[in-house]
Amino acid sequence: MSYADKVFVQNINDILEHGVSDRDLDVRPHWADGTPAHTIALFGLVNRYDLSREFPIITLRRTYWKSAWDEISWIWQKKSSNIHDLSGHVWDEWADENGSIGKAYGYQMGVKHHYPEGDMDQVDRVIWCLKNDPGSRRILTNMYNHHDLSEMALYPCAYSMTFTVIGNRLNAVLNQRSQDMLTANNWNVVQYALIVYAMASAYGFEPGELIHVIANAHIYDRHVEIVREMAAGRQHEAPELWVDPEVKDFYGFSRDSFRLDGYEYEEFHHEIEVAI
Ligand SMILES: Nc1nc(=O)c2c([nH]1)NC[C@@H]1CN(c3ccc(C(=O)N[C@@H](CCC(=O)O)C(=O)O)cc3)CN21
Ligand SMILES: O=c1ccn([C@H]2C[C@H](O)[C@@H](COP(=O)(O)O)O2)c(=O)[nH]1
Repeated sequence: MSYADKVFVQNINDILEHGVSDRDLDVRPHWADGTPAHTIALFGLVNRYDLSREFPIITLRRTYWKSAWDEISWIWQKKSSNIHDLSGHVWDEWADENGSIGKAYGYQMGVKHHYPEGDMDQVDRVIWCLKNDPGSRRILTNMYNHHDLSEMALYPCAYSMTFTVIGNRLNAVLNQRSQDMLTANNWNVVQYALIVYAMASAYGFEPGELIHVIANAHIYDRHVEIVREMAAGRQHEAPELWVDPEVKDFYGFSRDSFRLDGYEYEEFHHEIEVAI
């Protein structure tokens, strides 16, 4: 059975059992009809996925991994913060009349910084280090730039990725301040796992572990019954991930550079309402 399912079920059960409701607080997020979107939240989930064993995708419902790749490609490859550069519609609610989500996500990844070796943005710097200084303990990205927060439509949630090569394994820690468990938990895990697989394949490493640290892991009130149902559902084996071995440059990966063989999942009959 898929390891990601086990982790997801354990996380959901933990939150439902030990989490705390914010019903007595004034909360920012709301539903499309204007009702406040309250949550049950738990502090400090730490999930460890060994990417050399299997691809961490859930089967309790379908994770739209190609759309998830498109979003992460928008941030890490296109370095755009305009929804006109994104094929899906998951960010439409947060964009202004020009399609911009402000100085968030992709914008931060595209800002260049000075180094002795020249000016580079955050992604280029990761690539430069993996190629030239893989033993470095300074390989990380960070989109949570306080200086620009006031100009972001939404503050970055999965905001930092630390890479570390040990032996020939490329490992990473994903730091996330806030996680909507139903909408985006596995979506985010799949995105950052694909980043590790892509970087590893392009620059000659074996995929190692992905550690996902979540400060505030929450289930929105209108999602509680849905996740309960999912957690009780049937689990399938994890599919096999294929990564195109010909791609030797991170920017050369597209959604077609990856294939999932044998992805089976439970039917899902709910419309997911996303709190705004
Ligand atoms: N409350 C909230 N939760 C989030 O997860 C979230 C935000 N807000 N705001 C910014 C982005 C937008 N995110 C989203 C929004 C919608 C889907 C979504 O509709 N997912 C569908 C499939 C979409 C597709 O096929 O492209 C799903 O079934 O998972 C996913 C991520 C993640 N982020
Ligand atoms: O990649 C993402 C982006 C967003 N989220 C969720 C986490 C929260 O439910 C909302 C953001 O609201 P805040 O009040 O700013 O925390 O979006 C996610 O899980 N993953």
